[in-house]
Amino acid sequence: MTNKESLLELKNVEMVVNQGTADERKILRQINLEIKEGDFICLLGGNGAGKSTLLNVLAGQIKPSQGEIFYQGKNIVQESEVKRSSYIARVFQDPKLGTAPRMTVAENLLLAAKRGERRSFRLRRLKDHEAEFKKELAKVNPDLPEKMNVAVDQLSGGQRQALSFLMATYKKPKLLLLDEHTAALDPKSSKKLMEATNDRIQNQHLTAVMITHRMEDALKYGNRLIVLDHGQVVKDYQGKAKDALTLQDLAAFFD
Ligand SMILES: Nc1ncnc2c1ncn2[C@@H]1O[C@H](COP(=O)(O)OP(=O)(O)OP(=O)(O)O)[C@@H](O)[C@H]1O
Repeated sequence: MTNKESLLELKNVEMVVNQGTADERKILRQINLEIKEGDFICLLGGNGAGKSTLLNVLAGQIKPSQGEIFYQGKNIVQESEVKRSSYIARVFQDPKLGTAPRMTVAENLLLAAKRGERRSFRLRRLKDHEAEFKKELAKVNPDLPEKMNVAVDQLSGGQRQALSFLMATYKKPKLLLLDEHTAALDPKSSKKLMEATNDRIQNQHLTAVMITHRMEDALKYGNRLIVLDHGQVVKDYQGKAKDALTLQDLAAFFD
């Protein structure tokens, strides 16, 4: 195996809520984690283990109470969520987040394609992108290419979530955060999106952290599986150790 470059490093990250009150609680404890370029990490843990909080800390949505976060060696712990959004993309569980409902599929994609560019976009440029958009849409959901001119609020949950995913990855982010992005979909749509997700992560060589409650998905996808419990990383399986895991091994964490 080649030595992969370190992309993001968390050092002694802790998160305390309701500090100084009777309700004070530590919801992240001593998180020391190195995410390497090309890692596809499945993050598993029971309800309230701290998975979403960890993603919020990575995205800059919340600042940790303690600890440091290094991105390519630079300490970004004070960097805003907006600034981090130029290199960290996120897809949420709720299909309503991540897309503009009144705009068409193509207009939404144009926003994603122009993300980070200073010049304001003009809609007539849509034509220049049509062929490319169709091709990319087909990769994440076979129904989407023919819905280019349909408003996003007319799409099914599965179609909308596939679009959110495509938008998040359109301009290859350095880090992709998936917050149970298939959990709100029916089993068939969920499976289809999970397969499309894996294909895109592999083909684009993305670095990703995916929260999932589906143990089967955590076993099947990714090169690394991290188990969080009471705000702590209790397991970090990589490579062959991950490949050797079984459902029984994982179920033991949720007894
Ligand atoms: N701002 C906050 N104030 C108080 N408690 C919080 C806050 N944010 C999160 N918590 C608590 O911290 C714990 C961890 O929450 P978090 O949402 O990160 O867990 P999770 O692993 O993502 O859970 P789930 O699988 O249920 O989504 C939970 O008990 C939650 O209630």
